[in-house]
Amino acid sequence: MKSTEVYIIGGFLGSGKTTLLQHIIQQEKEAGRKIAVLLNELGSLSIDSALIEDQGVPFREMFDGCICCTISEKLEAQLHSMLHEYELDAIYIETTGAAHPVEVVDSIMSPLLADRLNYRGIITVVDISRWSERSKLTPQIRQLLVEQIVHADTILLNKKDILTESESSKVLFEIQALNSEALCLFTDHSKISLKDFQNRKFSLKEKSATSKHSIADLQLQTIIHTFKTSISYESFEKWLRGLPDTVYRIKGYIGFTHSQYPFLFQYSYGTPVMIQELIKMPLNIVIIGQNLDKDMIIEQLRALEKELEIE
Ligand SMILES: Nc1nc2c(ncn2[C@@H]2O[C@H](COP(=O)(O)OP(=O)(O)OP(=O)(O)O)[C@@H](O)[C@H]2O)c(=O)[nH]1
Repeated sequence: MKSTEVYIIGGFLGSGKTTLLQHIIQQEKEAGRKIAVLLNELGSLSIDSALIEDQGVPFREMFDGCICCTISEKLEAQLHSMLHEYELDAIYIETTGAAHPVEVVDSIMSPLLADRLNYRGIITVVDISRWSERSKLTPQIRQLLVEQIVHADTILLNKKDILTESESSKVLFEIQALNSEALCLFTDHSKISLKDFQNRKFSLKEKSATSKHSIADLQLQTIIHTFKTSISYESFEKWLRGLPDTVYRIKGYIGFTHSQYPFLFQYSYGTPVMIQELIKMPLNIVIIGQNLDKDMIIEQLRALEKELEIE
């Protein structure tokens, strides 16, 4: 029986993992290989799935927990069912931004799957602008960023467009000091070539998690809101500007009054990006951060909707 390559894609919230996955899927399709994708989301809702679904490869989603801890046993079952259903060359697992990669490796190293899977390493995507300002993050998040780097086989130093050359060189130096074995590549929108990581050699034996991580330790919260109506773009922007620094990530679909169809809204480390959709989408957004006042945020979002009802 042929064995299926497995790659783990890790990296903090908003670093560029889904963007990378989109490039990978495209290149794998061009190479004529059959692949599947497994997505893990912290909350009970996936925005990324729509982005991956469009690419027409088999994919599964695992919600409401992190495959490296709270729902690790479900990962084994999902992998099992994918291998049963499809004849695959490779499976890519996109972890939540809060996952500890080594514990994900532990989860896939199941005796039941050992002869079917060919584990091929961890690709960690680092948002280099976030890394260079890591002193603003809590010690737990900083530790997670370090662990994601230390255990990687390939490291993408992503968002190179945001930093100057000398700032980028400093980041490279710091990251190589943490992991001199990994291949480090500067990337713009996670653009790499498949052969960069597929030809890598790596060793599983050297890896061991230095600390047991759990989502609870990181105290990351997810807030989900479904808009009932379109909202004003100006009011939304104003709300965004007032958000605390501890909002790490927002993604979702938002309907604005100036447009018939919603926008895919992405916000990572203070930078918002919007892409116009061409069809109706469910108006859900997911907000991920620390020390957030959930009730207040939901109230503020509802107020954005009501504002237009009153007018
Ligand atoms: N400026 C800039 N933005 C980028 C780059 N790569 C990705 N982004 C943007 O960063 C945001 C987050 O990218 P994603 O690929 O969704 O990140 P992710 O790691 O999958 O996010 P989570 O699933 O929330 O953990 C999106 O708005 C991307 O368009 C880059 O190289 N430069």
